[in-house]
Amino acid sequence: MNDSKGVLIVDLGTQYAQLIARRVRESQVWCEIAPAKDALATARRMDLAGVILSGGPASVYAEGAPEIPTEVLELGVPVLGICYGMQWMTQTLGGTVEAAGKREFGRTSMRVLDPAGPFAGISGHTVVWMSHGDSVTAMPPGFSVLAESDTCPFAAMGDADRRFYGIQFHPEVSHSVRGREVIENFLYRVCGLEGDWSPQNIVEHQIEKVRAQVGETGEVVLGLSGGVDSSVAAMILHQAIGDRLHCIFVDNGLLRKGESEAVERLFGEHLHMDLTMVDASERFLASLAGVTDPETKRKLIGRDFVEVFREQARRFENANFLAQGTLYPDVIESVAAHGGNTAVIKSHHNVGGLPEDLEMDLVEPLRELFKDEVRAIGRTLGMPSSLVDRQPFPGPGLAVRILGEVTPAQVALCQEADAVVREEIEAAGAHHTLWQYFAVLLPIRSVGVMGDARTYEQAAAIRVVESLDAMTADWAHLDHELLARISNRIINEVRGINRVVLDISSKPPATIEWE
Ligand SMILES: Nc1ncnc2c1ncn2[C@@H]1O[C@H](COP(=O)(O)OP(=O)(O)OP(=O)(O)O)[C@@H](O)[C@H]1O
Ligand SMILES: O=c1[nH]c(=O)c2[nH+]cn([C@@H]3O[C@H](COP(=O)(O)O)[C@@H](O)[C@H]3O)c2[nH]1
Ligand SMILES: NC(=O)CC[C@H](N)C(=O)O
Ligand SMILES: [Mg+2]
Repeated sequence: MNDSKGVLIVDLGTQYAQLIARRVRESQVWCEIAPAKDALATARRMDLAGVILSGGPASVYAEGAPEIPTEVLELGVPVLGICYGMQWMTQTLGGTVEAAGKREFGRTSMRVLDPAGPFAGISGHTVVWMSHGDSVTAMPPGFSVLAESDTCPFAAMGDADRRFYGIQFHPEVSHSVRGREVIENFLYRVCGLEGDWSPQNIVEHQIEKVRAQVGETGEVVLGLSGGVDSSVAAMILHQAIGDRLHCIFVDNGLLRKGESEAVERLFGEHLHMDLTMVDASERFLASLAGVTDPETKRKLIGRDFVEVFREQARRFENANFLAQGTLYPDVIESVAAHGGNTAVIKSHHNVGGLPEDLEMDLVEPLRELFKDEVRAIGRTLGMPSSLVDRQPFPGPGLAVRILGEVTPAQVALCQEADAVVREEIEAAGAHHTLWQYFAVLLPIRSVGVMGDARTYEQAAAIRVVESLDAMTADWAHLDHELLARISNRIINEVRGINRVVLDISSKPPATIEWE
């Protein structure tokens, strides 16, 4: 088990549990997340230095509101309650919580009255982000007020003796200007943590977890795409179980131009482990014949991937495990497909697209992490920039960038247009600040004139975005000369496309991929 001191985050149904965890990790402190029912067991297993109670959609006084075992207040460690967490502490310790006359959502100016505990070094007015309809109307005995806002007399409160703190705002969102300091103060000053947790620790912790899950003799089949996530996952697994790891690269016929060769080369140079290249392009393209609905495409691709992995697993005696480079954002967007409460945006092939009867246990060492954290781990493991800084490429590949039916001819068109986008952007050195840059093939045709002859061909869209973690994204304002070169080259070189358009939509409300 992990022997680092850390904090427990109790998830009370918030959208932000992972964001809180991420802020804690950014402060170089180890943490685990548990739902209320598992909070005590997790706390007792950890070398616990503090507890953070998250926000949540329920009202503490309503029937069926999440109940936290009151023992978490008797563990002898500091407790920070955020929003619902604060309200629960208030009610449990003898204060009162009521539906407020005025609800508060979004930016709020808060006044720090007492720069104690989590507010050390913060005074006067500061902008915080609020999202609540209930408020504390009387603090429990022993607490004093630390901050107030116009509509919220107890925006923050604390009991320094017991080291209990409650805050009504959300320090984890970036709109809370000094939120990071509030979290760091809690971790460093109140809990007395050092901030010595690092990507190297994450690797060590995951290696132990993999060993515990897979056992002494289990073998693992890992889907390796050549992307950052699966490559980092492969390195962690290889360190954990050595040659009981079998990497499988699937050519699903939906890859970018030259991708198979590039992956084989990269792999040979940098990752020295067992790799099998499987050409399954006919199977995937046959499944997709006649299919135009985006979610159906994704589900078929998820199923075909798993069939290939299962077939490959049969080559080994003990391969009951399937490893993938799944990240936290993949999970959030597909989660309702797995019974969560949030909406399904799209079924990522590796999460929502998995068949129900998987017949293998999943090994996903990066499932709680965001991309930039995975990149940091990759660097720590000595991966070259050519691998770590690659733009993400989705497993369903060009199938979600070819609107309408996916045929070999459409794949070829999309590949050619995409290759031009990549070449020109990389030649201009513009890719360093971009999250993704690619071409989308549209199913519409329009009229053009080429060499005095009429053309009636398809259109391609250029999609170029900036993002930190793919949860939100802005379209990139590329240099017009660069755009002109891309457009000219696609129209001149790719026969079948006579028009190029630029996608100027942000996420939300659009998504990065078109399907
Ligand atoms: N062509 C493929 N062959 C085998 N496994 C794949 C393939 N494409 C995707 N996968 C599996 O699906 C997972 C999710 O794909 P995803 O594209 O999110 O990650 P990645 O390819 O590893 O990294 P990146 O985001 O940089 O592209 C991968 O980590 C990998 O396990
Ligand atoms: O491995 C993956 N399997 C998928 O099914 C999938 N769908 C989208 N993506 C990638 O996820 C990020 C967010 O994409 P969207 O804004 O289109 O939802 C972007 O980086 C997308 O490229 C996927 N990756
Ligand atoms: N974001 C929250 O934790 C909200 C808590 C509670 N439901 C309220 O509206 O006050
Ligand atoms: Mg990928």
